[in-house]
Amino acid sequence: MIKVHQVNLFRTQGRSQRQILDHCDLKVSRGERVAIMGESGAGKSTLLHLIAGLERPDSGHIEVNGDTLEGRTAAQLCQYRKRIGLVFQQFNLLPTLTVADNVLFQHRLNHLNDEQGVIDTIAGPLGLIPLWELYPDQLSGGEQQRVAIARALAHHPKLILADEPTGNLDEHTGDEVMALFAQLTRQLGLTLVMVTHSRRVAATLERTLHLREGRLHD
Ligand SMILES: Nc1ncnc2c1ncn2[C@@H]1O[C@H](COP(=O)(O)OP(=O)(O)OP(=O)(O)O)[C@@H](O)[C@H]1O
Repeated sequence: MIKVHQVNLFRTQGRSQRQILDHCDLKVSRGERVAIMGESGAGKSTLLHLIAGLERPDSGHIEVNGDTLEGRTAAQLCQYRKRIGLVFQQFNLLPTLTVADNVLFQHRLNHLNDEQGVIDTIAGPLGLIPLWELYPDQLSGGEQQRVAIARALAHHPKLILADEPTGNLDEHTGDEVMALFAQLTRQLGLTLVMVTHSRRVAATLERTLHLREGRLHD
């Protein structure tokens, strides 16, 4: 499902250049759920951004579902991203839309027509039905995170890339929601790459990798 091969990425910080990813390799099979752990600043979010086609590596090869990402135009990458589910550190909910409209936004953009299915298989298990007509500013951080997760799943992507929010959630709430999310991806048979700081959440997935000095280690 995912092949990252010998990927290098450098970043300019002040006057110096830092190598964030150093001949980084990753293989994830279809239906497999993988946790990525590592110290703050190790490059975990950067790796997810590369797989999502939001950034390009300096060298190396990234392939998702048989398609290579290099050489694609911005428009092609945008099309590619419509087929995956992204949960990033900022929830980016649309403040003028209800929970229902936020969750179903991607689903409608993709011209899908199974809103009841989304409610039954995604919104229900994530506990969103009582919140369905509320607006994001009426929700707690954990509730907003659950809405962001439902939105990422609602267009039925086969691959989910998730970067655990670290900022505005307390650790317990963050872990609870991510554990629920991990469980839901298993029920739906999805491929998941999740950045997490929580060993407890990571232990619920099939494999944990550690990003250290630009490479992934078991
Ligand atoms: N736009 C940028 N310009 C320059 N350096 C950046 C930029 N974005 C991130 N970095 C640097 O790249 C490195 C990797 O960042 P990244 O966000 O991928 O780390 P992370 O492992 O996800 O960290 P955290 O766990 O704190 O979210 C860090 O040293 C960071 O300072």
